[in-house]
Amino acid sequence: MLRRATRACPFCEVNSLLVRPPVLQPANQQVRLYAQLQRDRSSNKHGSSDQRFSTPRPSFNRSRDKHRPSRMVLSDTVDRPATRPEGKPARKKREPFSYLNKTRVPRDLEQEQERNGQASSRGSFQSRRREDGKRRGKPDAYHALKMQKGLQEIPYGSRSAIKRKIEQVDSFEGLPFLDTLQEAIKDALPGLEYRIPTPAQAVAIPALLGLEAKRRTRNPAQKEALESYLLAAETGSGKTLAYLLPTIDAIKRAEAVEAEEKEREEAELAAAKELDKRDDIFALESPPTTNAVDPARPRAIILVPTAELVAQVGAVAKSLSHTVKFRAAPISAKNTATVIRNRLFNENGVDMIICTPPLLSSIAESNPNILSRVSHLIIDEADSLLDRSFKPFTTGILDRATPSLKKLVLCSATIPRYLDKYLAERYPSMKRLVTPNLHAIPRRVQLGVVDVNKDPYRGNKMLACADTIWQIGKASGDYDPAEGKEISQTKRILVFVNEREETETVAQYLVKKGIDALAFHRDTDPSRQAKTLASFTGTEKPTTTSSSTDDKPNPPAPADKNKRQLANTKVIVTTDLGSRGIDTVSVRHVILYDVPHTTIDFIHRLGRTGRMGRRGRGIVLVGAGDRADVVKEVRDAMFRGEALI
Ligand SMILES: Nc1ncnc2c1ncn2[C@@H]1O[C@H](COP(=O)(O)OP(=O)(O)OP(=O)(O)O)[C@@H](O)[C@H]1O
Repeated sequence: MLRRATRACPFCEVNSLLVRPPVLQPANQQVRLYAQLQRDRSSNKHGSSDQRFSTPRPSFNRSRDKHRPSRMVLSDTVDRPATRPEGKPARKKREPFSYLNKTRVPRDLEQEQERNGQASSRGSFQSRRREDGKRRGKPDAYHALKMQKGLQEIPYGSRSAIKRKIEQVDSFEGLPFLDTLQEAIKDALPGLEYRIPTPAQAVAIPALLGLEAKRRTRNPAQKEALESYLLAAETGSGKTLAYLLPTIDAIKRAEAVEAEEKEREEAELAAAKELDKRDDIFALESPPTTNAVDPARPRAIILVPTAELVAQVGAVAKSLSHTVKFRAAPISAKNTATVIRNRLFNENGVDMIICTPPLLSSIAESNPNILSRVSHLIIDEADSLLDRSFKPFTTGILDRATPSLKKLVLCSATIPRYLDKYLAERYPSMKRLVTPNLHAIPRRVQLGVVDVNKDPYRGNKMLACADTIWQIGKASGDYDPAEGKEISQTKRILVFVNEREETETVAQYLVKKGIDALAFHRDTDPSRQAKTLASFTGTEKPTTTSSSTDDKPNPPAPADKNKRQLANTKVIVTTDLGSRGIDTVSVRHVILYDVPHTTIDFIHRLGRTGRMGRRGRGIVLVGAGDRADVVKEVRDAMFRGEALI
C-alpha cells in the first residue's frame, strides 16, 4: 500500500528537490514537525492502519525513499541564514568552561540564580549576609537554633575589618611593653619557640595599651571618663594574657610615676625642713614619717566565677611576677581565712587581687578601703558574672570601684543578648574588641553524634557513654601537628551533664565499667578537685615513675573486681562548672552526655577541647527527648565554620 501511494505521489516533484544534500532541521523542529504529521495522519480517515501505527523514521538520503512523500513541511526561508531583530546582539552559546577564569559573576548567571532562589555564585556564607549581619536571599538555615537564640549577632562586615587589624600585630616584641614585661612573656608561655600574639591578643593589647586613635573630644570631663572595653574572643584563644599583660604594664608604669612623685615630694619636704631649721634654730625636730605601705589597696582587680579559675589566672599572674615584680593575691573560698588574710594584708602591699565576686564583696563590706585605689577592673567570663546569680555582687563591686577606675575590661567567649543589652544601656560608649571567629566552634573540632536509641544501646545512655569512652581509650594516639609530637599516652576525656546530681551517677556507672572516672562539681572535696583538674589542665607536676598515685586508675567497684580496666584513660564527669574558662589543654575528647540547653553552653563545653590550635573531638549522645534537630544544626554550622546563633 505504501509503494502504491508512493507511485501515485503527487509530491514527486517536491521530492526530487530533496535529492540535494538535505538540510537538517534542529532536533526540536523535527519533533514539532513529526507531531504535526502524526496529527495530520490521525485526522486522515483514509489512512491505513499500517501508516497510523508505524514508527516514524525520518530519512533523507536513502535512494529507495526518494519517491516517498515528504513528511515534513519545509520553511519558506529554509535556505536563508537566521536573522536577529535590529540592534540585538547574537546570543553567545554557553559552553561548559565558559565561566572559568572570570573574576566577576556574569550578570545573566546572577539573575538566573536569583530567580532560582540561590545565593550568588560567590557562594560563601558572608555573601548571603548583608552588612548588618542579617541574611538575605535564602531563608535561614537555622530553625531549631532560632528557637533558643541566645547569642548576639556580630556583623560580618566588621569581622573582615578586624582581620586586617590582626595581621598588623605579628610579634610581642613589636608591642610597646616595658622591657621586664617582654622578658616575662617568655615565662608565661613556656615551651614555645615562636611566640606570636593570638588574634584575641592582637585585637585587645593595642587597644588596652591606648595605641589606637581615640575619638577627639573637647569636653575635659569626657577626656577623663572611664575607658570601658568588651573583649570577646573564642574559647582557648589566650584572653587571659590579652588582658593581663596591658594591666601589668599599666600597674608598673603607674608605680614608676608614683615613685617619682614621692621622691620629688620628699625632696621638697626635706628642702622645706632645711629652710625651717635655718629660720628657727630652737624648733624641735618632727618625728620621722613612716614609709609603711597601705595594705590591701590593689591597683587592679580580676573577677572570675570559680575558685578553679582564681587558681588558674593566679598561676599565670605569678609566672609573670617572677620577672616583672608585682604582687598578685589570688584568693577564693577554698583558701583558709589565714591564707586570705596573709595574701591581702601583706606588709609589702598588694598590686592585684584575683577573686570571685561574692568573696570580694564580703571583704569590701568589712574593709571598704580595699576598692579605693582600683584603676583597672577586669571581669573575666563576663556573661557568667553579669547573669542573675552573680550580677548583684559584680555590679556592687563595680559601683564601689568606679570613683578611682580608669579601665574596665569585660572578657567573654560569648556575648549573650542579655549582656549586650545591659552593656548598651549602662556603657553606651564601650569599645568592643571582637575576633573574627567569635561564636564559631573552630573547624579543627569535629562533632560526632551517637544515637542512643539505636542498637546496641537501645536507649541506655550510660551504656552508650561507657562504650564511647572504651572506643576512645582503645584507639591508638595520633600525631598532633600543633604540639609537634605524639599526643600523650594518657587520654583525658571530659563528660558534660546538665544536672549536678547526674555527675555522681554517671561517674559511678563508668567506674563499674572499668573506667577511671571522677565526678567534679561544686561539692567535690577541694583537695581532690585540684588534683583531678591538674592532670587535665597540664599543671600536674611531672612524676618520676609511671606508677605515681595520680596515674593509677580508681579502684574498681567491689562487685566488678574481675572486670577489665580501661588503661591510660582518665575521665571527669562535670557540669557547667568545668566548662567555664578552665584551660584543659590536654583534653582531646569531650562527651556531651546531655544535649546542652543553649548554644552558649555548646560553645563553652566544646571549647574545652581544640584549644590554642590543637585538634579535638566532641561526641553528643542523643537519646529520647533530646533535641536532635539542634545538634544537627550545630554540626552543620561547625562544618561550614559559621557562628552559632
Ligand atoms: N600567644 C600565645 N601563643 C601560644 N599559646 C598561648 C598564647 N597565649 C595564650 N596561650 C596559651 O593558650 C591557652 C589558652 O589560654 P586562655 O586560658 O587564656 O584562653 P581563653 O581565651 O581565656 O579561654 P576560655 O575562653 O576558655 O577561658 C593557655 O594554655 C595559654 O598558655
